[in-house]
Amino acid sequence: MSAVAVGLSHSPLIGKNDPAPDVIAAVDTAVDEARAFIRSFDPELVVLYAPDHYNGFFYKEMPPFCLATEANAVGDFGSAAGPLSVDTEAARAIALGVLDRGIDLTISARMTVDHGFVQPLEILFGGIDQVPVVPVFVNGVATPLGPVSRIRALGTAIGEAAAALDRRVLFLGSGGLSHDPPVPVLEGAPPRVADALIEGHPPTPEQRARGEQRVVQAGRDYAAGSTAMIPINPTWDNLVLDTLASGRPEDVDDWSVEWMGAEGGGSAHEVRTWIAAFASLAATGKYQMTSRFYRAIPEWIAGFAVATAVGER
Ligand SMILES: O=C(O)/C=C/c1cccc(O)c1O
Ligand SMILES: [Fe+2]
Repeated sequence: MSAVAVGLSHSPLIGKNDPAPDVIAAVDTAVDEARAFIRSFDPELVVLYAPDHYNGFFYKEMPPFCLATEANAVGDFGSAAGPLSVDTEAARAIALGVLDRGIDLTISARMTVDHGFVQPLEILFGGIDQVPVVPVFVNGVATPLGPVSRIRALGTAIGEAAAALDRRVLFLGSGGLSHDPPVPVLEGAPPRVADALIEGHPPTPEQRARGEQRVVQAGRDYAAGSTAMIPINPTWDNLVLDTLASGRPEDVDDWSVEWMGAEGGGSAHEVRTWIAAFASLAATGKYQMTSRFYRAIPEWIAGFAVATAVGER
């Protein structure tokens, strides 16, 4: 088996509320590098770790993580809708391997996913049906959140289980880094919002459009400096990247949930997807980070990063 890892921030505001052209050009160059890295590796399987934003997972049942044997995208923020090309056989084999390693994995036979899964597939592969994928939801938004050490353990178990498949595997993490978008919070929510977060009634097209416009406007306000949202934290973001670059993802095990939120904002826990991806790669042997790009981009409400890593052979 050979393995690589890629981390890529996502934002539904890309293309809707863009920063200055030189920032876009720098992001494009970094993403082009990641695409070329992936093309030359030519993965036979992508294990995709991503969060959800109350489109697929609700408080009626909110697992800390969940592996899909089939998945459908809702098409939020103009992202693609429809089935992902899930490799069901590989997904089942990895799930069994993870359970055998003592991790209490939740399985979904029909996971609903949103831009968190779709955007990296569109950006890096040109669509949601271009490459065999095993989708793994990692909760990065819905409190209470468990210890990050468990996400590292999940990533390790998935890496070990994927190694047994004897294929070229890309571990891909989607999200982060520091950011504090206006994602609703159950605690203290008015009854109508709380009910939606618990039950997950599908929004009407008008309701979805209104919600998405609210996020776009939040990005505009954030970039203009007129907002109560927690600022992007480049120092913390670079600490996250330094830790993953060190080759010792286990160093995250003593990071507390509270500290991560205070440093990186309400959605900073999306970095759990990166931690899982790099822990998976580490489980296959020593690795090296081969490229790393970072920029604070308030227009996208994102400490935006792209990084690639290869296992040492
Ligand atoms: O409102 C949502 O569904 C998500 C918004 C968002 C904004 C910026 C960065 C992200 O990672 C997001 O998910
Ligand atoms: Fe997100």
